[in-house]
Amino acid sequence: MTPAARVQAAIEILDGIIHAARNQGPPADRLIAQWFKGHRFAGSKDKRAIRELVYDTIRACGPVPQSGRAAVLGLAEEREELRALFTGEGYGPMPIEADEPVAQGGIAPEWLEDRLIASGVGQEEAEALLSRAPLDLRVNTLKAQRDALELPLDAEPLAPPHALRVPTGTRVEDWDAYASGAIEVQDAGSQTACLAVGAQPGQTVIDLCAGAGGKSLALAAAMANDGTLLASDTDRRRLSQLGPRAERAGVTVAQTLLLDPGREAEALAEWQGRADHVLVDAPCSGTGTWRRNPEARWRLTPEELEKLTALQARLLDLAATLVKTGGHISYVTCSLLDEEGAGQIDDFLARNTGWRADLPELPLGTAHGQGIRLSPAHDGTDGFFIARICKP
Ligand SMILES: C[S@@+](CC[C@H](N)C(=O)[O-])C[C@H]1O[C@@H](n2cnc3c(N)ncnc32)[C@H](O)[C@@H]1O
Repeated sequence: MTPAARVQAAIEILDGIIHAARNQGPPADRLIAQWFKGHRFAGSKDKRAIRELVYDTIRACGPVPQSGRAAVLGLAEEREELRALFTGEGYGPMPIEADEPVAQGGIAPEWLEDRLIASGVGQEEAEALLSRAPLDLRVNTLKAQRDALELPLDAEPLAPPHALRVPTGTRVEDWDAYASGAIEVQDAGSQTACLAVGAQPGQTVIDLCAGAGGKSLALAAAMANDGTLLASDTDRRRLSQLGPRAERAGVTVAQTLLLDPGREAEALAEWQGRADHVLVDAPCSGTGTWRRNPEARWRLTPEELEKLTALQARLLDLAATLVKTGGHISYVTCSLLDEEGAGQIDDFLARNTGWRADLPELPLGTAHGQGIRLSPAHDGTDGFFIARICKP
């Protein structure tokens, strides 16, 4: 494909991504893959270039752009060489007309930028949210030790004790260490959130929003497969991934429980007052993961955020019923918005007298409210809020 044809391809794909963002359609990655499937003439170099251009464009546009063409023209404001490809030749985009719409730059839609600023996220932090994510691994201590692990390349040890960083794009899934379950792909921030739980062998631990079990596997390793670990979630598809993952990782301690949204307490009735630790890795806006899903900024609405914060408060209250006296809730969101993080903990402590914040020392992060904030600029991780609170 000519460079101009690649630009036209990116424009078409972006049209689909913009439409999907407005209508809760499929994620960008899936739409890109679909386009490649329908355009077999695109070679591997074309695909790489098109994908990169699509993501660079998404990152460059703060609010949802008017169209794919407007979005690329927005990026072209900074890249003169892109503008030069709008000639209409070589299957490229038509020449630029005077007064054509050009997408606006910035970090996010204005309302969301305002919320980030109100949450103490400065310009440097906000820009880092739109950088490229690294690839982090967790050494599974049920199978290996970080110092003794042999990998096909030199991985960088990070501050969390089992974390390693490898170049983005490394095909770790092809490694023996991956097949044998000695390593898992897990952001160093997620690993730090698991450390905050402080799970020990022999304890009863509930991972209330376990998803596909990324954190459950780390908790099982911290427990040395000894004790009781319940992984629950309302999403059947995600939760069903835990079984095969646990098998590969040699995790034998985890059991799963599918919850019915709105009726979680009924399913969890027999777990009331039993847990040493409940991890609430709450559903959230994901503002801390924009490095991986930059188009998520275009999908979030104030109404959706309000629904999420109400659900987070409800899940914290549910978790409180599951914890035994002296036990802990660890509350985690991959968001830098205070209404989903520090504000939730302040509100919980205000409505539950006697509970107190009790966060262990963590290898990364800075104090924020009654918890810890991790951020791409400060910690090189996804953005997280982590708090641990103790039941009187
Ligand atoms: C941040 S994700 C969890 C990620 C997971 N812990 C991991 O480490 O991979 C939040 C999860 O909350 C789940 N969820 C949403 N509503 C829920 C509810 N009412 N009760 C329990 N889980 C819920 C979602 O299905 C989603 O899997």
